[in-house]
Amino acid sequence: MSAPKLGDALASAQILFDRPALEQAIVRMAGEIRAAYAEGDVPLYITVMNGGLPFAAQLAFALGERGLDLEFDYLHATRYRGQTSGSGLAWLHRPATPMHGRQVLLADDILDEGHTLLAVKQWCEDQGAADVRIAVLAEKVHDRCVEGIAADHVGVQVPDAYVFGYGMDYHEQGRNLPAIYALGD
Ligand SMILES: O=P(O)(O)OC[C@H]1O[C@H](OP(=O)(O)OP(=O)(O)O)[C@H](O)[C@@H]1O
Ligand code: HPA
Repeated sequence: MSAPKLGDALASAQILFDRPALEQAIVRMAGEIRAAYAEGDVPLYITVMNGGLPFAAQLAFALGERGLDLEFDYLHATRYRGQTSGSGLAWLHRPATPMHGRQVLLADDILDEGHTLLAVKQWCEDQGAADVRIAVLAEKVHDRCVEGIAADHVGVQVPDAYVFGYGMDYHEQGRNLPAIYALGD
């Protein structure tokens, strides 16, 4: 079966946040995060692949501009696998950098039901991280989020619809669209 077409999705999608709005949100987040790391060692900056990549890159530059150095690593945990609803979490890559005693900053595209970031945060804590903060570009507004997880820094809130663009995929397409869209009916 062929994959659903990105063009068809875009034709019925609603644009929620354009590039200037998202860039502005990321600049605001960088100010907040800079203040949260006013003292202490260089944070270990973990990009949650794949969707977190564009956001994490932009946020990292905005933090660098504010004088906050970061050590980079990444992980890949996926539970959507190109589909529009989630299932069991699969770890495809774990960070190699030792976390014991470190301040860890996780950067991901979206906190939806929270299963992914709950598992990732718990794993970082199990590795001995001293502190784990979470920055997400988007937080989905609904009442299905699992207990025990919340983002410390949020760019924008999105409605309870499947969203794509700015790192987030529509059947593995559209991640490099410079805006966030809500999928239509
Ligand atoms: O809050 P949740 O309901 O757990 O969903 C959020 C997670 O889902 C997406 O990843 P996905 O599984 O699509 O992997 P990908 O980033 O490789 O596309 C997204 O990047 C988050 O990591
Ligand atoms: O709405 C979404 N869009 C893209 N990826 C996602 N991962 C969880 N929710 C979403």
